[in-house]
Amino acid sequence: MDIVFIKQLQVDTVIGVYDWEKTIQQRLLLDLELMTDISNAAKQDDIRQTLDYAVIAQRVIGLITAQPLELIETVAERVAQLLLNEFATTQVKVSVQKPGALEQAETVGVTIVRSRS
Ligand SMILES: Nc1nc2c(c(=O)[nH]1)N=C([C@H](O)[C@@H](O)CO)CN2
Repeated sequence: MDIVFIKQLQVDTVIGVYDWEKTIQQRLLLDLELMTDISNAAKQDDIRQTLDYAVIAQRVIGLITAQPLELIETVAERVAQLLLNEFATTQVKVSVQKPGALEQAETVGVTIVRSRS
C-alpha cells in the first residue's frame, strides 16, 4: 500500500482545557498519512486518480478551526474520521502536536491510527 502524506501542517485555532486558552489562538502541527494506491495516478499522471494533498489540507484546516476544542485527542479523532469518510483511503495515521504547551519540552502530542470499519 502507498501513502499520501502531509507533514507539519500548521493550524492556528482555539484549543485547550484551561480558561485562559479559550480566548487565544494556539498553533497545532499535524502530520497526516493516508494509505491509498497511487499506481494508477502515477501510470496516467492524473491528479484525479490520487488524493490531492492541497484539498486534504484545506478540509482539515476548515474542520479544526470551525469550533473551539479542549483536547488534542479530539482534534486527532475528528480529523481521522473526516479523512476516512471523505477520501479514498482505508487507513490513516494522524499526529497532532501542540508545540507551545509545555515550557520544558520542545513539543507534546498524540498519534492515532484508524481504519475504515
Ligand atoms: N493528553 C492531553 N493532555 C493535556 C491536554 C491535551 O489536549 N491532551 N491539554 C492540556 C492543556 O490544554 C495545556 O495544553 C495547556 O498548556 C493539558 N494536558
